[in-house]
Amino acid sequence: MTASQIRFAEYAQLQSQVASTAIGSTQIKTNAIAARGVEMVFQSGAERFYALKDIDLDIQRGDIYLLMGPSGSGKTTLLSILAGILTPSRGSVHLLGQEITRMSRTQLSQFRLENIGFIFQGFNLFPALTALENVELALKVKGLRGRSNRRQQAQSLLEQVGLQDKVKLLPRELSGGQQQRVAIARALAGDPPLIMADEPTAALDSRSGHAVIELLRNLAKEGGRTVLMVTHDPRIMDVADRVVNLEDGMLDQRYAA
Ligand SMILES: Nc1ncnc2c1ncn2[C@@H]1O[C@H](COP(=O)(O)OP(=O)(O)OP(=O)(O)O)[C@@H](O)[C@H]1O
Repeated sequence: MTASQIRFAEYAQLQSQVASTAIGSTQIKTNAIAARGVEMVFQSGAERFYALKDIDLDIQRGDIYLLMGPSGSGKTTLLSILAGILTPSRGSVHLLGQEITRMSRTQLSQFRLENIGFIFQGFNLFPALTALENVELALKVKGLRGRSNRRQQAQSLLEQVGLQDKVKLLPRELSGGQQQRVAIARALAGDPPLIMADEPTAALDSRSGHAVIELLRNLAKEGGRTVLMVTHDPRIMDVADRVVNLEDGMLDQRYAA
């Protein structure tokens, strides 16, 4: 190779590095969720346990992503880091183009309140409050002013999840699937662009599990929201845009069928 050919090869390599860095940073800015080099180490005495190792993840806006993998593979730890509930030992997380791993606690909790709706396996509803009051309370926490305004919005959210006839019932008077719908309506309070769910169908029978999956799919597709779910439920794979598999704290990414 001549000196000028070597210089050209070096130049071409440099150009491609610059281009890939530019693509990487564009993705970080435009994606709903972007994680780079995320590592989570739990220390117990002299022992260090790597729960997550060098995780890179890009989740596009409007998509349904599933986080699957065996028990203990790190799913809840990763979801908690992506939701800003846990701080990673290393690496960065951007949500909606903003780096949450650089935010103060106060900034982070405000960001979470405005942008993320959470859905849990055990529904986490207040047992003494009706379906309507549970959703109203979430709207109050999110800062929506005016009691009648909150009532109206809660009513409309419960309509969106098909529970317009059940608004006055207490959680114990609702089926598991209906309770999970109330929890979804509550997660939608304030119209957050991101929905994060930990095993949303685990406590449900097959029929109500399916109805909840359909609802989550419609929320993502019609509402333009991004949904990230931890699940063991293979039925959800049918509606996912992408399945992300964790194995011993490492990612194996593949597209859903
Ligand atoms: N606070 C902690 N301190 C020490 N180890 C922890 C802590 N939290 C999680 N771990 C460990 O990290 C690993 C991943 O846990 P995680 O709960 O993320 O797994 P998971 O894939 O969600 O499991 P499951 O499907 O059973 O809920 C496990 O080995 C767990 O014991």
